[in-house]
Amino acid sequence: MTVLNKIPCTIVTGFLGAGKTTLVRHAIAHNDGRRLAIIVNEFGDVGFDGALLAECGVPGCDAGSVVELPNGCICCTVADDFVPALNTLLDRPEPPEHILIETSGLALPKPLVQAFNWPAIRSRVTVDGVVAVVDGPAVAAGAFADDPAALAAQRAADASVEHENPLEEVFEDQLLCADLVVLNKADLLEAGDRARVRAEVEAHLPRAVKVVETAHGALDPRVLLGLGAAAESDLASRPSHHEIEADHDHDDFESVALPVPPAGSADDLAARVGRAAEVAGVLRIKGFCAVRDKPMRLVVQGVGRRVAHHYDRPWRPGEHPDGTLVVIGLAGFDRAAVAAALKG
Ligand SMILES: Nc1nc2c(ncn2[C@@H]2O[C@H](COP(=O)(O)OP(=O)(O)OP(=O)(O)O)[C@@H](O)[C@H]2O)c(=O)[nH]1
Repeated sequence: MTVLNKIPCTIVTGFLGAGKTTLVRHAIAHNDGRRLAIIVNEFGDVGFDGALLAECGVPGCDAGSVVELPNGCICCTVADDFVPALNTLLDRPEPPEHILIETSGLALPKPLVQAFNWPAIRSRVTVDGVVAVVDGPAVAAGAFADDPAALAAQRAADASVEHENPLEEVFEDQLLCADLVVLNKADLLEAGDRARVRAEVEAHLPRAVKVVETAHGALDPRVLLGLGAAAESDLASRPSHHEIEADHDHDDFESVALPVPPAGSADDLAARVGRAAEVAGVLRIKGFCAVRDKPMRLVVQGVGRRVAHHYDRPWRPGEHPDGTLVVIGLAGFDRAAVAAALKG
C-alpha cells in the first residue's frame, strides 16, 4: 500500500517531573476532535503515567488510545518496544491522526528521532516536532547547572570525566533536540527569576527555537501540534552528548518500586514522602497509595522536594487498596533510608 500522507508524531521530552504528562493530558482535553494516540514511556518498570492518562476521565484518553512502554528508556529500546508499538497503532483499522509520544524524564530524544528513519516506519510517520518541557523552578534553583569547581576536582581525580552533573547532560540533550520549549510551572516562578530562567534555557538552544511559558501545561494544542518540523530529516542541527556512543546507557540513574501499606492520613503519607525526598540523590517519587478508611486512591507526586497529592478515583471492586511508590534518583541513592522514611 502506498502511504501518501505520513502521520505526524510529537515527541514530548523533558526532565523528571517537568510536567510532560500534565501537558499531554491538557492537549488531549483541548484537542478539537482529532483522533489521537499516546505512547508513554517510563524509566522504572512500574507504569504510572500511562495509568494516570488512561484513567483521567478526559474523553479520548482511555486505555484504547494510551500505549504504555515501561521498563527502560524508549531511546534504548527503540527496536524492541517503540517501533512495534508504533506499527500496531498504524495498523489499526482507524489509525490515529496524530501520535503523542511522552518519553521518560531520562530519555535522550535524538535516538528516538533517528528511529523515524528506519525502513519499517519511515514512509508512514514523521516527527512533527520535539517538544521539551522545562521545570522552571528547578532551573531557577540551579538543578541543571554545571558546577565548574566540582568538575575540575572530579577531572583531577579521573581524566575521563566529561560531566560531573548527569542531570545537566540529560537536560541539555533534551533542549538540543527541541523544536519548541515549554517553560512550565510558571506559577511557581518568582517574577525576578523569569528572565534568568529563560536566558539559561536559551543559552542551551543550538538554533532559533520558540520558548513559551505555561502553568500546568496549559498550552493550546494548535501551538503544540502541527509544527511540521520533520525532525528526522534534520538530525544534523540537533547535536547530542551521546553522538559518538553507539550504545549509551542510563547508569547514572536508577529506580526502585517500594510497597507502601495504607497510611493513617494523606497528610501523614505526604510528610513521609517529603522526608524520603530529602534523601541525597532522590529526584522523583510517584505512585498510587491507600489511606485507611478512605475508599479513594491517592495519587502521590514528589518532584525534587515538592510533594503533592490528590484522590483520583475510588478503589475498584477486587482491587487491593495498597500502594507502590516509584523512586528515581542518582545511582547509589540510599534505598534503605528512603524505605525507612516511607515507613514512618
Ligand atoms: N505548580 C505546578 N505544578 C505542576 C505544573 N505542571 C505539573 N505540575 C505538577 O508536577 C508534578 C509532575 O507532573 P507530571 O506531569 O507528572 O510530570 P512528568 O514530566 O510527566 O513526570 P515524569 O514522567 O515522572 O518525568 C505533578 O504533581 C503535577 O501536578 C505547573 O505548571 N505548576
